[in-house]
Amino acid sequence: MRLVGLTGGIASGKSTVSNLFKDAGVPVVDADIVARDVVRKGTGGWRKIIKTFGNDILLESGEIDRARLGQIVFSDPEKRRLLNRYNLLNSNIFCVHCSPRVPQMQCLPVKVMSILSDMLTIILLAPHISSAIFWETAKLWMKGSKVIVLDIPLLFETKMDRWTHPVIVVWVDPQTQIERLMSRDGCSEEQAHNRINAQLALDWKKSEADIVINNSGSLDDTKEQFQEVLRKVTEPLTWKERLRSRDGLFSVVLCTAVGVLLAQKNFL
Ligand SMILES: CC(C)(COP(=O)(O)OP(=O)(O)OC[C@H]1O[C@@H](n2cnc3c(N)ncnc32)[C@H](O)[C@@H]1OP(=O)(O)O)[C@@H](O)C(=O)NCCC(=O)NCCS
Ligand SMILES: Nc1ncnc2c1ncn2[C@@H]1O[C@H](COP(=O)(O)OP(=O)(O)O)[C@@H](O)[C@H]1O
Repeated sequence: MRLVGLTGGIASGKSTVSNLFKDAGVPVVDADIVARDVVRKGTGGWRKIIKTFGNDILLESGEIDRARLGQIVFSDPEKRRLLNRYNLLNSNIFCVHCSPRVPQMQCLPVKVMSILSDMLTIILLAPHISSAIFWETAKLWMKGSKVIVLDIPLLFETKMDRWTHPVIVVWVDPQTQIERLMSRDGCSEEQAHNRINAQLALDWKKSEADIVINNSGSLDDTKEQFQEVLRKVTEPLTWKERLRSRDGLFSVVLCTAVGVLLAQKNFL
């Protein structure tokens, strides 16, 4: 099985590209949808958000007021850290001496804090977003999907890029990103900047990518780049990837069983 990471910045065009994958018949696990599910009324994530942000964060229906929560967490880094502790998608702890948007891991205390934070992530995130992503992926694996795209906005921030290869970054120039974000979400320029600054720098993500799609131009331009990306992503699986696929694993189990039976027969 090949797990392809698809990421980028907010409004850089991830959903646009993930729709192209879906149209091409490649299954996609969408972290935004998963993240919505894990805070539905009555879920563990919902209870934790209320515990942290209070009942004021609820709509009359009892569901989380996402717009309100978004306003709070995207304008206040401390509140965002609280949210991210609960969904634990952002296991980064930034060195106070470094710019917050530069990956830390530069000094020992920060490294130690990061490892502790990762351990916390494993404990608390398990019932929430990452486990939901895991189950969605497992369901597709059981159906026999050989290539699965994980569309995760915070792929690098959460260090989930460790599990995916190749990593595709959908990049867009800063001005176009602001304009598209404002036009899509109907937000002010300040709000748009706040949301963009809540994530690692898109240029840094681009430098870490295996494949970059430049979505600064027209949709047709992106579709043209996508054809080449699709060809790469659907190339025949390597041996390791084959072994990780459902059919590969079944073949190994079958061969082992036959081998054991034959060995027993010869021995007797
Ligand atoms: C804060 C929140 C309630 C706002 O809800 P909303 O206004 O409906 O916004 P959305 O959920 O559509 O998120 C908008 C974008 O914000 C970004 N975003 C979401 N949570 C973020 C976070 N904790 N830190 C930084 N950026 C975040 C994402 O890039 C997201 O997606 P996009 O790039 O596909 O556009 C909601 O984003 C949330 O619950 N976030 C926590 C879960 C999470 O971390 N999701 C990201 C999945 S990896
Ligand atoms: N190449 C493009 N040309 C024009 N508009 C685009 C292009 N790509 C995306 N958009 C628009 O920009 C906005 C952000 O794209 P989207 O795919 O939702 O980004 P993301 O999923 O990364 O947040 C959407 O309104 C989308 O329709």
